[in-house]
Amino acid sequence: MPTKPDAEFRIALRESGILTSPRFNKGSAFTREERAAFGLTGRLPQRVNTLEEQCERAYEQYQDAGAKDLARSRLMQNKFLDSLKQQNWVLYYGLIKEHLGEMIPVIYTPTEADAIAQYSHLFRKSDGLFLCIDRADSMEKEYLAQTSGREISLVVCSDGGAILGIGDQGAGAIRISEAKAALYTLIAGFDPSRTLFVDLDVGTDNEKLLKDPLYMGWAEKRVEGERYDEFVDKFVQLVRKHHPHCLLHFEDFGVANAHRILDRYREHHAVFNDDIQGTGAVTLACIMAAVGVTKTKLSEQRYVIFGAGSAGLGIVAQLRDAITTIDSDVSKEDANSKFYLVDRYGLLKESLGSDKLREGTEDFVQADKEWEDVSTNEDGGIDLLEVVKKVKPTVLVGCSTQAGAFTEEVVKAMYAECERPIILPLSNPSKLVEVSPEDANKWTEGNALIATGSPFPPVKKPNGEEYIVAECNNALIYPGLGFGAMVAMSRTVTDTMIIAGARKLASLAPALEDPHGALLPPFENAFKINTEVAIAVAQQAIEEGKARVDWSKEDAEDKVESCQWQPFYGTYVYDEAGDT
Ligand SMILES: NC(=O)C1=CN([C@@H]2O[C@H](COP(=O)(O)OP(=O)(O)OC[C@H]3O[C@@H](n4cnc5c(N)ncnc54)[C@H](O)[C@@H]3O)[C@@H](O)[C@H]2O)C=CC1
Ligand SMILES: CC(=O)C(=O)O
Ligand SMILES: [Mg+2]
Repeated sequence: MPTKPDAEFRIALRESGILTSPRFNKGSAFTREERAAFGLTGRLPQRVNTLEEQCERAYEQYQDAGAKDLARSRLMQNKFLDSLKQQNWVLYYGLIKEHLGEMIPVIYTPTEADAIAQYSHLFRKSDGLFLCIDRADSMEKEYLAQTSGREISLVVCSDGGAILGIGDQGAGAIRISEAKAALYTLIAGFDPSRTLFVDLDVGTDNEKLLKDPLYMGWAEKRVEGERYDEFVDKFVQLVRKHHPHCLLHFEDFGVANAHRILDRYREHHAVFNDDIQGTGAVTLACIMAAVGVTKTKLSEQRYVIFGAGSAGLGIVAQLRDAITTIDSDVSKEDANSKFYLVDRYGLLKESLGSDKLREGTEDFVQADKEWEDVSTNEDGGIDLLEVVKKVKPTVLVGCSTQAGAFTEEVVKAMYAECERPIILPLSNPSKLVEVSPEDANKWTEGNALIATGSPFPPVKKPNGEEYIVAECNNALIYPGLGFGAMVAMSRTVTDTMIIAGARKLASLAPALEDPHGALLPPFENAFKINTEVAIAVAQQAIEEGKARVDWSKEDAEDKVESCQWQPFYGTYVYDEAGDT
C-alpha cells in the first residue's frame, strides 16, 4: 500500500519486534505516544527526531564512510563491529576474540572515545536501557520491560559525567556502558544475554551537546544534589529488588558522585566502581611487577600522583592498602606519607583550603611548613616539576587528562635521582597521554619502566632492543574481578578480593621472568589472565565468608570455567516448547 504522510497502520509488533522490523522501525522518530504504546520508552534515548533530522545524520554517516584518514577509518571499523554485534553475537565475539590485540583498540580506547563524542551523529539503532531523570516515575516499568523473564547477572551503568578523559558526554554514556559490558563477555566470559547496560540520563553540562540539534539525550543542564541522589538510589534499589545477586558496575561518573555512590553502597551490595577500584587494581599489579624488576618493595617507593580524581584517588587507596597488608609492619600513617598528590591547583597542601581540597584526599594533604623552601607559581601553588625535584619520586602516575604534562624537564628531573623510574601516563584516550612512551624512554636513556592507559607501539632502547609498553588499563582486570565475584555470588566486592585479583595479575607479568619484559601481560592473553583473576577473587570471597555458594575454594577453578560463555554456535533443534 502506498504511504501518505498521514497514513495510519495497525501494527501487532511491539518492543524489539518493531525496532528490528526494517519495514516498520522508525528508530528515534517514534513519538512519545508511540513509544508508550509499543513498549519502547526505555529503549530509545530521550530526543524524538524528525525524518529530516534522521536523514541529516544518515547523510553525515554516508559521507564519513568514504573518509580516508586513519581515525575516521577506525571509526568505520567500530561501526562495522557494532552492526555485526546487532546481527550475530557469536560471530561478533568470535571474530574479536581471534583478533583481540588488533580489535580492542577499535571497540574500546582510543576509538570508542571518538564514537562516544559523536554518539548523536553516529546513532543508528539503540541497544541498552535509557533511564531519564525526567521520567523517574516510570523507571521500574521501563526496567522490567527490558529485563523481565531474563536472568541478569551484570548491570553496567554510567551517567556520562566524565567519560574516559573526554569529559561530560551526556547520553553518549550508553556506549561506554555497552563497551565495558562487551569486554566482560569477551575477556571473562559473562553470558551477554545476562548483561544489561544502562544510560542514567541526568542531563549534561556539555554546551556543545546542549546546542546540538541532533543531540539524542535529555537536553537540560545536569541535575545534581538530592534529586540526583534519589534518582541513582531508585535505580540501585530496583536492581537489588529484581536482581539481588547481580554485580552492579559504575563507570565514568564525575569524581564527586563516583566516590559518594561507591561509599554509599559498597558495604551492602555487590557494587564496583571501575575507575576507582579497577584502575587501582591494575595499577597496583603494574607497580608490583615494576618493583619486582627494581628488586625493591612497594613500601620503599615515593609516589607522585598527578590528577587526584576518581582514578588517582582509587590508585592511591589501593596502593596504600596493599602496602599495609603486604608489608604488614607498615602503619597506615607511614603508608600515607609515601604519597604526594598534585591536581589542578598544584600539590595538595593545607593552605589550599577545603574548597580546593576534594573529600577523600585528607590523608595525603601536605603540611605547608614542609614546603616553605619550594618555589610557588603565580597562584601560590606548587607545580609538578617542583614536587618532583623535592620528593625525588620513584613512581610517577598520570591520570589528569592533561596531554604532555610530563615534560622533558619533569621526566629528566625524576631520572636524575632515580635509576629506573616507574612512569605510568594513564590518561585515555591516547591523545591525552601525559608523556608519550617514546619520549619517556628517550629522556631516561631507555631506563624507565613504562606503562600507558591506551595501547602504544613498542619503543627502542639505546641498545636497539624493543621494549613492550604495557597497557595499564582497568579492562585488563575488571572483567575477572567481576566474574569471580559473580560466580561466588559474593555479597559485596571487598578491597581484599580486589588485592587478590591484582596479585594474581602481577604474578603473570612478563617482567617477572625477564627484567626487560613488559610490566603487564598483553591483552591478547586477557581471557586466560582474567580466568585466573576470577578464580583468585572467588577463592578470596569464600575465604572471607562473603560468598553465597555451597562449594569450597578448591572447586573455584571448575566453577569459574564451567560458567564462562564462549562464542560457539552449538546445534539448534526446532522445539515449539523450547526455552529461548
Ligand atoms: N588507564 C586506566 O585504566 C584508566 C585511565 N583513566 C584516565 O584517567 C584520566 C582521569 O580520569 P578520572 O580520574 O576518571 O577523571 P577525574 O575527572 O575524576 O579526574 C581527573 C583529575 O585531574 C585533575 N586535573 C585537571 N586538570 C589538571 C591539571 N592541569 N593538573 C593536574 N590535575 C588536573 C582534575 O582536577 C581531576 O581531579 C582520564 O583520562 C581517564 O581516561 C581513568 C580510569 C582508568
Ligand atoms: C579506562 C577507563 O575506565 C577510563 O579511561 O575511564
Ligand atoms: Mg572509566
